[in-house]
Amino acid sequence: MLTVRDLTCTRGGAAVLAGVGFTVNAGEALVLRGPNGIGKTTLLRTIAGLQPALKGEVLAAPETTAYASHADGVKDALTVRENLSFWAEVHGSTLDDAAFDHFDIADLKDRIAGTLSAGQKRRLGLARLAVVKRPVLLLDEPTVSLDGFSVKLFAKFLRDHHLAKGGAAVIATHIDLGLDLPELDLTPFKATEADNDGASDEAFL
Ligand SMILES: Nc1ncnc2c1ncn2[C@@H]1O[C@H](COP(=O)(O)OP(=O)(O)OP(=O)(O)O)[C@@H](O)[C@H]1O
Repeated sequence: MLTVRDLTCTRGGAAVLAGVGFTVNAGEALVLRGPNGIGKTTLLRTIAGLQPALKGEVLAAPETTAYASHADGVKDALTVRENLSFWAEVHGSTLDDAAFDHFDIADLKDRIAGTLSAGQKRRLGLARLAVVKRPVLLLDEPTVSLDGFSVKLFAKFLRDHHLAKGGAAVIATHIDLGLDLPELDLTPFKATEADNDGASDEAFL
């Protein structure tokens, strides 16, 4: 579903990671590991097509990926329901009750999102994944602000409602999701000066 080949990605005009390659098939998820600053966010953004790669290629069918950053992307002035309706409309999808149930936000449907706690907001942000229904999820620290119960909700959604239905995922996370997923340590792919050949300034700061 997603193949990354010999990818060099840049941040602030300098190569950060070089030679990254992996394949994720239907029903599989890969966890990206590595210390702060190694380039997990940069890699996910590059795979998502939000910034160009310096070298290498990303192979995925058009319109199959959904990228979720560690920011929630929640519109504070809208209710919880309106937030998810908005995303459903943008992606030409439908909003069904399951999206609320997966992340235990059914009781919060009519709350103004700006009044939610950090963890509730995070769950609303994650519920977008159930709404956009893209087969390949690219998730950057999806469990930030979540308590243990909510981490389990997310893990259950991922395993039972995404991977089990033939979806795939690449996840940057520092925590154990309890799903026994394969991991890719990015440390050996740290770029050197030599990988900067052809790098230039770009807009992502
Ligand atoms: N505007 C910038 N100019 C130059 N370097 C930058 C800029 N923004 C980020 N970087 C550097 O790019 C590298 C990769 O950052 P990135 O956010 O991708 O790492 P990460 O692995 O996701 O980190 P974390 O685990 O802390 O979230 C870091 O060393 C960071 O300091």
